Amino acid sequence: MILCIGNILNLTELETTIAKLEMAEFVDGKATAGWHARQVKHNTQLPQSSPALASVRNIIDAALQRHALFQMAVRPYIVRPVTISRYEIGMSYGTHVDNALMYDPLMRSDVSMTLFLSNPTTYEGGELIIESTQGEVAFKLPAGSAIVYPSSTLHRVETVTQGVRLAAVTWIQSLVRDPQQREILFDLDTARQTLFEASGKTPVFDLISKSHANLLRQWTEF
Ligand SMILES: O=C(O)CCC(=O)C(=O)O
Ligand SMILES: [Fe+2]
Repeated sequence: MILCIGNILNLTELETTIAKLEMAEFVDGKATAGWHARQVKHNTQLPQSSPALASVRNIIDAALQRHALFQMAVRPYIVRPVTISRYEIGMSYGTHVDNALMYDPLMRSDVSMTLFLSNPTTYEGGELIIESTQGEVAFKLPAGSAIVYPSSTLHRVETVTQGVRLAAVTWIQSLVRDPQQREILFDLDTARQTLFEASGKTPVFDLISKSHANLLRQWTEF
């Protein structure tokens, strides 16, 4: 399931984040790419040593933790601290698959996330393109919105031809490893919540809740 989630950051958080990043120094992003992705990665990133990194990470971590839709769709077990990337004119990230295993902390990447930080009218290009069996799909979301997609996909970032694209990216090990199972749980959860809002705690609501809870019991791993 590929899902776009609006308003991960509120306006104040977005403005604080952008203000910190505008003053920060970025370094070549190749250092943190796998050996094959390195060949196609042409961007810059906020280094570990950056004074801005910890506070920006705190803002984004807190926003992800409180966001009910993100929690429901992703079922996070481990969320990596975000990487902040900056693409200037001419920069891109060619087709690659994300590393399956990541270290410090050791985790499996199940879900990849891009949180768009720049207003899309301020830069040209820079779409995140995800390959699917239906073909390629391009995403360029409003600032503060995120896309979550299976880490198993091939994807790329188109060349930025005007302006600057700032984004936060991270990877999540989900409690539910299988994307199809995650989608079933997400649909059931959405259905039971809609039912609850419409008609309260009816016997039908209880039955769907029971199935949802029992599938969650069968499919979670940690
Ligand atoms: O910036 C993006 O939208 C995605 C970046 C990416 O694919 C990666 O860092 O592995
Ligand atoms: Fe990637």
